[in-house]
Amino acid sequence: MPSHARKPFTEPTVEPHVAPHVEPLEAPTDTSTQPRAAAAGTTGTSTRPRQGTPDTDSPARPPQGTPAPGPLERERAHLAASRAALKAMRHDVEALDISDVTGNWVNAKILAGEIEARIKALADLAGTPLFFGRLDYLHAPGGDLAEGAAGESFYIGRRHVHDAVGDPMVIDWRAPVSQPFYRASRAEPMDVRLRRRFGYTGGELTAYEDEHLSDAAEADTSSKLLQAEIERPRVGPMRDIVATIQPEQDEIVRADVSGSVCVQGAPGTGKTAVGLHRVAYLLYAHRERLARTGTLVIGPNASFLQYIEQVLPALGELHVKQATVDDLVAHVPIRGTDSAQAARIKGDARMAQVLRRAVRSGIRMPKEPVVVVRGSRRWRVPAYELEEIVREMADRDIRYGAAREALPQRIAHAVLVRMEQAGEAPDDRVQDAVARNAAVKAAVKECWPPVDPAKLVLRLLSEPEFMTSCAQGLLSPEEQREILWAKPARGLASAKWSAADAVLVDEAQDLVQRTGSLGHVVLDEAQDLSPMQYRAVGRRCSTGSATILGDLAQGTTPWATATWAEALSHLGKPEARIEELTRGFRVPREVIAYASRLLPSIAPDLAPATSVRESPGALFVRPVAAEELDEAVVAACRESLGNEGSIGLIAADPRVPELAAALTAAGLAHLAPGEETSADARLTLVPASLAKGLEYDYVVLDEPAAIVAAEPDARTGLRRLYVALTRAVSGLTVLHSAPLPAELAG
Ligand SMILES: Nc1ncnc2c1ncn2[C@@H]1O[C@H](COP(=O)(O)OP(=O)(O)OP(=O)(O)O)[C@@H](O)[C@H]1O
Repeated sequence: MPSHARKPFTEPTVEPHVAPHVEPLEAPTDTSTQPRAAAAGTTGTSTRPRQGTPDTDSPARPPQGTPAPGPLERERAHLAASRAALKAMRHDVEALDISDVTGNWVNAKILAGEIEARIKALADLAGTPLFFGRLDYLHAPGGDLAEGAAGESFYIGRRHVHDAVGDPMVIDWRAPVSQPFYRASRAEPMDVRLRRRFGYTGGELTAYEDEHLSDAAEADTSSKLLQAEIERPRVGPMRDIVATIQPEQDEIVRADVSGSVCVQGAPGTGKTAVGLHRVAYLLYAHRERLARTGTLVIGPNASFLQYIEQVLPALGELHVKQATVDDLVAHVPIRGTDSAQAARIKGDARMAQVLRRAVRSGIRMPKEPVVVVRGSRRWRVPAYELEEIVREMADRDIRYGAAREALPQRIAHAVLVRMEQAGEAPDDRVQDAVARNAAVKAAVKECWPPVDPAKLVLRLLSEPEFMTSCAQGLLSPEEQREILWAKPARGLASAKWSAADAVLVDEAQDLVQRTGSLGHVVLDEAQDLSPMQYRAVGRRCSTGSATILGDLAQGTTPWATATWAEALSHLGKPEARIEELTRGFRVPREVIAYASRLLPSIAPDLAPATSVRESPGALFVRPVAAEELDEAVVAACRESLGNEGSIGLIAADPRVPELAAALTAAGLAHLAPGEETSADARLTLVPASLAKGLEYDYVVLDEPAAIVAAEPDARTGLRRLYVALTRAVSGLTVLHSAPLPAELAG
């Protein structure tokens, strides 16, 4: 997934190979049904449109002497009317007088905050068109579908806008009535007579394109507006794709909230975009429920989250939390690192069993009776009866902490039974008092001691005997040795916790006390998670649903996901539907074809991506002499800088210092990933280990063999190379002095 490597440094512009203005495919003679708010009183019958003068940057003008405005003029009028309606909606909210309805200061504050948020949500953002499409239905949706029922038209945009009497001017893209905008086809027109797409230039409505879906005689044409939008350079932070969501993407975006969906998708197929739009859709469709339970987007690192953070607000959703898996499990400060082998074992699902044993290791069968003294009487519960209670608690599948809370009441109940047998009539208050009795508390502490999750994991990783007692039969002696800390920690404060240790603490925490579940979780770049990390995420959506996004071919951790079925079972969502996206939007044709040569070696079961990009992309593979490599790389960067947009120089991590020096010596300023690009600094030097998720207009790739060699094994090396090869939006230049990996030489 892209990260924020492509920060804004220039207004998004259309590259020279893309037509700067898109012409309407159809004649601007608009004989269609008029949208009711736009052209009240205008009626029209559907006829075949004539070929006409194109609407280009200069809008269609009515021929001299013709008083009626052209269709583009009418659409512009609707745009202006919608903007005015939005302004009026905002004014209405601004004019709200809350002095009468707020009884106290706190209520007034809350209400004022809500009003402020609403005013913000109703802002008319310059450069963000209020609508991007229009649907003319053959019949009124939901109404009588009999021939002759009146059709209706709807403008589709990012939010609802209504006029003074409540009639819709613009319909939210997420509303059911908008769905055919994304899904209707000539094969299945979904009662749509006309689908119109609008083109904007600098916020100005400058073009439109029509498809008469129910007209069998109309030829199929590919949408130029759609293509232009897809080809638009992806400069700056990630932007929404509401205007161009594709049918296969829409299926995932609008999938039911109750089911979980797992999306396997090649690089640039829009997994991140789909995941974010799905959150926005679910919030629209189930606003109250999800406002109560919460939604969360999980991404691989902070810079990725920064890159995507503007998409949901642009779609009107301001309250979606974003976090990395490390953020979720941040119970202890991370100060240490693990060897790959130790991290792999700590991330293995068997650790959940080890921890379960560890948490329960303190449970002891009572040896002594409990004697409760009340007034002049002593009540005695014998050890064998206490043992029965403890055993029953241990057998039940409830959290350790919940059982610990229930135990005093169970013991008190045994005391109360005796009281009743002796002719007393104790009530609930007596039971509570007995449960709080010191003798009962002492017995509970003895047989069901309190567990501090972090201290427990610390003990497990520090004490070989404790490790053995918990891991016997689960981890081999070598595996146990591998994960024990070389230097046992003396206390919580001095422990050198690693990222994998924090996940263990989270698991232990959940064994003690159930982790709260959110309504929906989107998990991006899932393929790199360990089974224990999947479990940590799964706990956070145990009663909700999840959208899992990833690409098995891009898994570069030692524990990378082998199959989605396995991952989903660790996540606790084995029933999730698995979908595959293969149409790539980022990487141009030639470049993705080149990168896909690696697929048989790194993920033989995956279908290669096909690019929907019209631009074939510029692909150069240049062999150079070893002593000239740095110089050639610098020259390729300089050459790429001749193009508009961002440049990423991706190299094996060990090559980075030398290349940094070469760039500096050549006077080429460069940034590190995560630093913001600007008009003066468009070049980023990217260590291959950090390339995942980044997106650059032009990529210069240094020495593929070195990228492969920098990884612990060939498959991980080739996967790292695959990630690096699939970051380019417009052009890729590969420079090598060593032979290319055989798989690539193809
Ligand atoms: N329907 C679409 N219309 C226009 N642009 C799209 C569409 N779908 C995806 N894109 C664009 O394609 C690029 C890649 O999308 P995204 O980052 O979501 O892909 P990804 O599958 O997550 O990629 P990777 O696996 O490489 O991280 C983005 O710039 C995104 O805006």
